[in-house]
Amino acid sequence: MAPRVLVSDALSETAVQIFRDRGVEVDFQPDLGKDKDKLLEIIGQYDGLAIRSATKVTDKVIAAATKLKVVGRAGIGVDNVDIPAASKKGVIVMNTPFGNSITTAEHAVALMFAVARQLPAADASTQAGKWEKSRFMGVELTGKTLGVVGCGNIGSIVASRGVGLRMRVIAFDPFLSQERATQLGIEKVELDELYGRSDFITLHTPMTDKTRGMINKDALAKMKSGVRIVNCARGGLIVEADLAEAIKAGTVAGAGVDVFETEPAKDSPLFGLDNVVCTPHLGASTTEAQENVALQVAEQMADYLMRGAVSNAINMPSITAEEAPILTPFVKLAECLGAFAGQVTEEAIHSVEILYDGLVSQMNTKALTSATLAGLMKSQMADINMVSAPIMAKERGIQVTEAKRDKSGVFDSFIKLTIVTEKQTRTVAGTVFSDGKPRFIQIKGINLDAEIGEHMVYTTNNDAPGIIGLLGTVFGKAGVNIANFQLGRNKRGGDAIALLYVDSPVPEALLDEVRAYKEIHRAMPLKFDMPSAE
Ligand SMILES: NC(=O)C1=CN([C@@H]2O[C@H](COP(=O)(O)OP(=O)(O)OC[C@H]3O[C@@H](n4cnc5c(N)ncnc54)[C@H](O)[C@@H]3O)[C@@H](O)[C@H]2O)C=CC1
Ligand SMILES: O=C(O)C(=O)COP(=O)(O)O
Repeated sequence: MAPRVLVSDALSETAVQIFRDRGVEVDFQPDLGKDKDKLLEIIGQYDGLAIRSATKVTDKVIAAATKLKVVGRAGIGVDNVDIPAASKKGVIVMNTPFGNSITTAEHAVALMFAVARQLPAADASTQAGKWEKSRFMGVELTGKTLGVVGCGNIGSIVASRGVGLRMRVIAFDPFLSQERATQLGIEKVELDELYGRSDFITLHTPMTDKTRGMINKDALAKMKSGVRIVNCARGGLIVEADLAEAIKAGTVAGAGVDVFETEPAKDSPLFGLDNVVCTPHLGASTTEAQENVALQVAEQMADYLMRGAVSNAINMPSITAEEAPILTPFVKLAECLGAFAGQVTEEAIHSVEILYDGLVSQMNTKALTSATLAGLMKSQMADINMVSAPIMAKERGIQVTEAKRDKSGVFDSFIKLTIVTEKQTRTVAGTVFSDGKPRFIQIKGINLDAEIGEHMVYTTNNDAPGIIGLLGTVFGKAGVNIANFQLGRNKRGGDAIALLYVDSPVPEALLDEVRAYKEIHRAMPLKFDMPSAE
């Protein structure tokens, strides 16, 4: 059945066409994002949700979205999506990080001009027949200092436009390198210096816990008197009441505000103040930007839903459409290796090392590591997935390392997982054969070649005669069919293991019978997320 996508905000219809062309069923309801209850009611029917900023993807929406696999943001900011809730549920959240950046930067520049020359007020007055030429005295931008807070994609474009306007551009961004600043022809400064020197300040940081309310009373007090502030990023960066006070006091000469603490903004302390220019979150609203983001988000979402390719995801490593078919069997292998280790390990895991040997080391190991961790923690957390696993591992203090090596043995590729707990170090390795099926090739350092099935039994025992007979008899008596039986040992008479791939779940009583045999140390059932045996 074709996957179904709901478009719940006003995306360009280009997106609808692309979804259809790619075989995705699409439901275009551009005003639905504003109706929270309706969204909750119907979201359970969809595999994908395409949004802009009006739809709020809350934890409630995620909880109701029983089929949802992907949220696509046709734009940049994803602060309207509860990412932790989505990640926990395995919902990928993707955005279009560049499609509207030029347009938004241009809007910031437009607001800067509008504030410098009081264009909206002058327009209203002129159209009212007042001709108040002396009321609208402006300021020049040339030679003024422009302070850019957040010099990423949009901030850099604004900075370069500022340089083009012959402004002196300074920027604060913890991740801005000196080389990049030099390349842009701007000066990298600390935040307080930026506040103290700028005639115009323009905000371009994302909305995070660190940036929320950053332009407050204290920050405003550090600014040069007569500063003009532009915000085309997120309303929450500014404490509107504090900015309104500063404008009323005359210490801030004007503000260009595209985004608000609460949107849609029906009211704001900034409304009605002299030389405050407001727009209703229009930063990304040009024909060009909307075409770009709609096209890109629809392609990305369709690629994921139809081919398993992941790009521009906030909570998942990228997987290209080309690599998806090659990677998929290794993702399954990685998950099975993790699941094996997770099921046989009873103590808390301290660290995990994943060694990628041969061809697999050139694949997307980030995705494979996520799959390994998901498999590893599945026995304790049923709803863990590739998206949430790295976060959960971090939360539990599990140290994860990846190692890569050129082909070192007979296999073109293998993955070896090492788990360190308080009591022991455990290893398991596996590969994928040309049939695309994952196999265990080494457990506890003992070589074997075991196909992986949904139901398996793992035993550790002394290498002694009679084990095969015992297992065969006990399983046969209980009517549990053995599809595949693999044995291995480290040396004659030493430690041995057996892995049985069986056609049905194994009753505990049967395992007790096996455990009663003195040469058997351990017998445990294992379950893998594999198709049932035919
Ligand atoms: N008004 C509108 O319609 C639009 C608004 N936006 C907003 O613009 C924001 C920026 O977009 P991009 O430039 O594409 O993002 P970006 O990720 O390329 O750049 C953000 C920059 O902010 C920096 N940063 C983070 N925390 C900071 C802090 N505490 N102080 C200073 N810098 C900090 C980062 O290092 C990064 O370089 C988005 O997060 C979005 O909220 C984006 C598009 C349209
Ligand atoms: O891309 C962004 O971050 C924006 O803020 C654009 O918002 P919009 O899609 O116009 O609702």
